[in-house]
Formats: sequence, structure tokens, C-alpha cells
Amino acid sequence: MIHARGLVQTFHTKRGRQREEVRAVDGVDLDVSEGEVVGFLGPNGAGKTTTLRMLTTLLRPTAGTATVAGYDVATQSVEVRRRIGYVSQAGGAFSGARAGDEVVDHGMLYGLPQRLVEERGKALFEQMDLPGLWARMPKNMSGGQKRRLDIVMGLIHEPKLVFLDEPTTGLDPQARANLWEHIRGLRDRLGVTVLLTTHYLDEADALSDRIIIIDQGRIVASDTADNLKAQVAGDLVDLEVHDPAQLSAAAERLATLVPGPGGVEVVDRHVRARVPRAGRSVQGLLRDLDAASIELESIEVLRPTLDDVFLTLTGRSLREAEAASEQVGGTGQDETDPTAAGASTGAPTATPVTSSPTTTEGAHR
Ligand SMILES: Nc1ncnc2c1ncn2[C@@H]1O[C@H](COP(=O)(O)OP(=O)(O)OP(=O)(O)O)[C@@H](O)[C@H]1O
Repeated sequence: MIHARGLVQTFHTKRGRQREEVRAVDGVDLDVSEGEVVGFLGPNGAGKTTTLRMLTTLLRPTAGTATVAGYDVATQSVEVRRRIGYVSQAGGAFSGARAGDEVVDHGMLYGLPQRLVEERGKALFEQMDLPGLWARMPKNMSGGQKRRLDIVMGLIHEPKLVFLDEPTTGLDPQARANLWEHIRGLRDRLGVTVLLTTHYLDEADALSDRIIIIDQGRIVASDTADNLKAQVAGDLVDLEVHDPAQLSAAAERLATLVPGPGGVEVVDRHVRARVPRAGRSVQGLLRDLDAASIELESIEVLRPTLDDVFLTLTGRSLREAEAASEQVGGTGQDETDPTAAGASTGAPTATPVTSSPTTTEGAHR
């Protein structure tokens, strides 16, 4: 469904008098098969949205090639746009119309007949858990309902491939969980291929058949969540020791489970290490500690998380990476040089109907 090779996007920005080049995407190779739900994970500013904007033909790649649904993003953008749905990060900046009318107008922009769009739209309202909201103004909907309406708009022309850019940002936990169910349903019930960006680790973990991790414009990993976690060297065992005088004795015992030297960390009253298959060895450890009369306040065994994967791959946690990206100016989109390579391929709203404005982003502008 998606095949990208060596995708690059550079932006030129100005800070005061200084002209700077930002290499937002730096040689991305990416393949997504039909029917996959792929989570595109990375810290703020890693290049997720920029990659999506190239794949959805909203930005022309500075270098590299990509085909989406069988068509070239640079030379066959109309064909690509007809076949995809794109729910942008910004979501719907809806007009003052009623939700159902927004959906019908949006579908008709694809050249679809009104009656067909109404039928499909109403079915999608049911599937997306928006019953009775057809005549409601989007401004009077909750955040979760608006996000689901965004997805209805992205699906109205029955694309086989949908791009969701941070679909649950700003939603409360219940609305997020609810939207996850709907995203799973896109694949299970409608056979839709989904590429979704997120910086929520739990979201990528829960939703994705496969996870692609991007950092500083480069892909650093692509595999199932389980395989990625298996690359991290073991489970984290954390012992909280009752008597600080016994910390080094506890550390010695824990060290016997760690392959190689230097793997045990002592922080306050805690002794921690990564232990391969801790589930199997922790019982013996407890017996050892007991025999040596080392009393514990608590013991925790934590399976690796995707954050551990990111840390192993990049040497930074996702949170550190996000904080660093915010310090260097975050999105930095304030002074973009309009002549920069990759200026938009044209606002979809200005595109004739035959060119099928296929993004909810464009249609909401
Ligand atoms: N129009 C632009 N002009 C200049 N720099 C840009 C522009 N768009 C993005 N960038 C920069 O490119 C880099 C990647 O941005 P991008 O929005 O793709 O990241 P992201 O992974 O989607 O982040 P987030 O999770 O915050 O949405 C960042 O450094 C950003 O500041």
C-alpha cells in the first residue's frame, strides 16, 4: 500500500537574520502492506507529520520517491488523493453547518452523488458511535465526538488507506479508549489499512500490528511491539531494601542474575537491574535474599516498554527527546520561508472537484 524510499524533506527557516535549514525527514524508507495498522511513533518534532504530509501529497518531497495505493506521490497526486483518507492533527475546523451537511458536502467534493453520500454518511455515523448527531453542529459536540466526525469525513469516499495524525491528542482516557476500538474496527470490519502517528507509547502498543519508530527524521526501528521489546535486554527488577546497610549485599545478590558486569544500579533504597526472563529467576533471588536475612520493602518486576526500546535505540527516553525538541524551538514553523522546497502542492479546497480533495484537513480549511 505504501512504499517509500529515501524520502527527504528540508525546510528553510529564518531566525532573526540567520537562514537555517531544517532536515525534518532525512532519508525515510517505509513499507506498509494492505490491511496493516501501523503505528508511526516518535517524539515531538521527529518528522511524523512531515512524512505523512509527503505521503498524502500535501508536500512535495525534497528528495526520494514514494508510491501510495500504487501511485506516485509526486507525479500522480490526484490518483493518490482519490484513494486515501487523511485525518490531520489539527482536525476539523468545521464551518457553521450541521455535522451531516458537512459530511455530505465533503463527499460531494469527490464527485459522489448526494443520495449515496447521505446513505454512507449515516452508516458511518452508526459505526463511529455518533447516533442522533447527524443534525448537531460540530461546535456542540465533545472532543471525542468531533474526532470521530473527522474520521467519518476521512472515510466517506471509502478509501482503502487512511492516515490518522495523532488521532487521540487532547482526548480524555475514556474517549481515547473508545476511539481505539473504532480504529481497530476500521481494519477488522472495513479492511482499511491504517497509518497512524502518535507519541503515546500505550497507543502505539495497543493499536498497531507493527510499529515504526522515527527519531530526528530517521527510522530507527520497524517491527511488532513484542519483537521490539524483546530487543531490550530483559525485565527491570527493582528491589526496595528495608535497611540501607544491606544495600550492597542486595546488589551483590541481584548481580548474580545479570549477564556481564556493571548492570546493577543503586538509587536511594532501591537496587535495580535488567534481568533476562526475570519471571523465572526472581523466585531463586527471593530465596537467596531471605537466606541472607535481607529484608525487602517491595519488589517490582517490570516488562520492557516501548520507551525502553526507544532508550535502547537512541540513548534517550522519549520524554527526554520531547523536552529537548521543545527547548530547541519545537515545531519552529513561525518563520518558514515560503519558497522552501516542499511548499504545499496546493490547498485541496482550491482543487477542482475532479481532482478530489481527499483530505479532511483540506476540506475543513
Ligand atoms: N513548515 C515548516 N517550516 C519549518 N520547519 C518545519 C516545518 N514543518 C515542520 N518543521 C520542522 O520539522 C521537524 C519535524 O516536524 P514534524 O511536525 O514533522 O514532527 P512530528 O514528529 O510530527 O512532531 P509532533 O509530534 O510534535 O507533531 C521539526 O523540527 C519541525 O520544527
